[in-house]
Amino acid sequence: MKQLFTNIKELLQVRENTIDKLSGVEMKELPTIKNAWLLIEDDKIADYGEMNSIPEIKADKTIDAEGKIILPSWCDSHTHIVYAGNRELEFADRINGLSYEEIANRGGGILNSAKTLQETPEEEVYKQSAKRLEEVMKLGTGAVEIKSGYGLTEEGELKMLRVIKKLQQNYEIPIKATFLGAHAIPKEYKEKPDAYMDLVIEKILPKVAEENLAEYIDIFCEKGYFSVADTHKLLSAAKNFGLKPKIHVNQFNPIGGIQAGIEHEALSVDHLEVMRPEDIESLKGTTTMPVALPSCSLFLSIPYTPAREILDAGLPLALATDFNPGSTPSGNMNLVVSLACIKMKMTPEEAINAATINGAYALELSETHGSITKGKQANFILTKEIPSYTFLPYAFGTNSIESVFINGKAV
Ligand SMILES: N=CN[C@@H](CCC(=O)O)C(=O)O
Ligand SMILES: [Zn+2]
Repeated sequence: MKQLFTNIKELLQVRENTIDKLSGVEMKELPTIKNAWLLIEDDKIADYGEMNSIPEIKADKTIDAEGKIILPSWCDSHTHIVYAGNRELEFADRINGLSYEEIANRGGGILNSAKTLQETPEEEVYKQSAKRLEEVMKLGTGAVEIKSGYGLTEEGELKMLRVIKKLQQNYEIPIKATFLGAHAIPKEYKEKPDAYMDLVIEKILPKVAEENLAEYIDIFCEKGYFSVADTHKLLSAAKNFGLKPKIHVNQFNPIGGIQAGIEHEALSVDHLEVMRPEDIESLKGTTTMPVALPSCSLFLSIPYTPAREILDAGLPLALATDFNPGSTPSGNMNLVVSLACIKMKMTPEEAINAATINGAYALELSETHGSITKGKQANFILTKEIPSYTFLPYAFGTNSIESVFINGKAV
């Protein structure tokens, strides 16, 4: 099946060859073709070019995209989409003055979601999670990572990972699974946190690997959660099972999680709201992608990742949602791109690069996603009629998307 899009006002992120990631000043450039055509053959990008030199093409379907923009779909490399219930009551508590930390100390937060998850049947968790996945696909997300981390028992963690597996089987969007058993210390282990680490490392991790339920390992390396020593121990153990690190670091306190991640060749280090000069320095010359989650900063009223310092140091940066019930009940990558521009002072070009090519890197999908390149999967966004691509982040909160295609099919 051949689908031809004609008269495209501007085709964004056009790359002749696959590139794995963009860093520093490279992110300022967003290659585009104005007044373009795009040919999709089955599930792949077949060809593209300028309208004034369009060859004769026999397509099964021709779509006139006059006034509209086409860009690769968003690559959201950090989410917790699989969960049960919600935490609206804590939202009200926070409005009334309690901090995220105070809520967690009262047994709320991650432990609250873990209790709900444990009590909810797998089918129901699947149903609620599938609904969220469909919602983010309609918002332009064309590749996504999903973490466990609300199980916090062997049964609960495996339940979450099986739900992710079922989503992988039932949806065409690529989904990468991450094991986040070390997300919070369960109440019963409060006085003996090492015993919980032992459970995660010795019992749950081998099962996860044996059933092939995750590709990545994650840990919340943070004061009151898991230490740098825990991080080293877990990442070393996970390496033996072939799980690569993508870890939560520097959200509230810079305790050395970035350096631990780098030592274990982490694919990404995520959050980075609080960065010391040595944290930026240690990322230089590594293959680790820094990932910012600005909608989490918005929701929790915490600092935004210092994108300018990161980019001005010549480093790459990816953007993701962090969609979860506690710190970011939103999976809207369009809002993330807007916030990156408005609050983190990224240019629209930098933000679009961070949410497409660099997001694909943080998902290990650079070969197949993240740009308009011949042979890549036909995952892209067709906008409504808009004046320019800058309008996307500028008109924050506006839905500028007309349709989203995954593997060449409208979702
Ligand atoms: N910070 C750790 N984990 C999540 C929040 C989890 C929750 O509050 O439920 C995050 O990335 O923000
Ligand atoms: Zn997270």
